[in-house]
Amino acid sequence: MSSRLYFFAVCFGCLILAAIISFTRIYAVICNKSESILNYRGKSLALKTPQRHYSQEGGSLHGGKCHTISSDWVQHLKSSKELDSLGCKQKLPKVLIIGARTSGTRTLNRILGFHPQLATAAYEVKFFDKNYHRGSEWYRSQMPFSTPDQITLESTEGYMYHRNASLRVSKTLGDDIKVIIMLRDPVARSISDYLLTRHRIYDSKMTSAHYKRVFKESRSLDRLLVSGKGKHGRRGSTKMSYTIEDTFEKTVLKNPDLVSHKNIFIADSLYVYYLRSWVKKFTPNHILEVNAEKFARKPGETLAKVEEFLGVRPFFRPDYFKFNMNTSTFCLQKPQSICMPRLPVEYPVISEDAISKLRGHFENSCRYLFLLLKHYSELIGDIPLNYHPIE
Ligand SMILES: Nc1ncnc2c1ncn2[C@@H]1O[C@H](COP(=O)(O)OS(=O)(=O)O)[C@@H](OP(=O)(O)O)[C@H]1O
Repeated sequence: MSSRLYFFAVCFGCLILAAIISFTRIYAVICNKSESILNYRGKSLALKTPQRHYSQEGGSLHGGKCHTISSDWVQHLKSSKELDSLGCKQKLPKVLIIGARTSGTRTLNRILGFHPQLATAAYEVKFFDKNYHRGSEWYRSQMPFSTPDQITLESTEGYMYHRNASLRVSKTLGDDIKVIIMLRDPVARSISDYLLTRHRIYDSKMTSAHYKRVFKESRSLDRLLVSGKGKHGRRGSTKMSYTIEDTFEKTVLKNPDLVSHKNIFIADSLYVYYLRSWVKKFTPNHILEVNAEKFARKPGETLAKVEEFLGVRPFFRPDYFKFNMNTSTFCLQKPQSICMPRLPVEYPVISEDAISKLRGHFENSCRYLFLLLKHYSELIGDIPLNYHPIE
């Protein structure tokens, strides 16, 4: 009798144990804790590192975005019935990407458009530099439709350079706005900007003179710029040089020893002059500076940093990005396989001599930039001679 009782007691104990184990497993699956259980059992070190709990693919909290994105990056708005049921509306942005030019702002903006909690404008609206006179209702009408839980983001690389943009942003959007600045090695940026502009001149159907005029007009808005006498922040654009020669060296070096500091490709890399007004206007926790080279090499890490800054759930896992040998860039694999098109620009070899002259030219502005942004250390002293971010 007592052995029977003992047998039942053991069976009962086993049943309770099995129930506890399966409950824990179900809990683990539902709450995404399976990693922690494995770590606990194996006493893995991984338990000590913070876990990123990624949000579900696609859709917002309320289940869906207001548009879909096709492989050519075009946003297709859903039917008005769907828009109504999702509560889609056009809202003013709460996040701006303001520059710098040719630093990957277009790519970052488009990738962020896949985050379930973000809605990004499909093109540069240029409101705070070019279209301010049109008013904030016009600006709102240019914004993407978004669900109530989504944050709207707009990206225009010219904002950073405009002398009144920071003031206009705080007036229109309030001081709670979050600002993302992408900064690239200034020499690399100047070269890239020159090559893209030259390519567009050769590629466009416009005559060279016509294109140069369009190019000049697009850059010579009321910008902060460096004057010839070394006093910074003077108003106007008459002193800028928009010369584009057939080589980069001829364009930016007045003679073999002198950098043409008023040349637009050089001036647009003097970040510190333009960022002063932004740093004065917005507190550090409202400004995120993104290292463009790091973004090009490890987009997953940059996206994690941006998600944290914006306070949205982690979505872009490192394996969402895959290096593409044809474009020499990272393309998105998930939630959609899509790649940023690159202009077929050939990268000529730039003489080491010209590069080291430019490094010398940018050294001071990098140092001041460091003081301004405190932790912007990557560009100082150890800029690789190789200007291309991918190579
Ligand atoms: N993933 C990915 N896909 C495509 N391009 C990438 C990517 N990551 C970074 N980059 C770099 O972005 C540089 C162009 O920057 P922007 O898009 O801001 O400039 S622009 O709109 O073309 O003027 C462009 O600079 P260049 O390499 O000089 O052409 C790219 O290197």
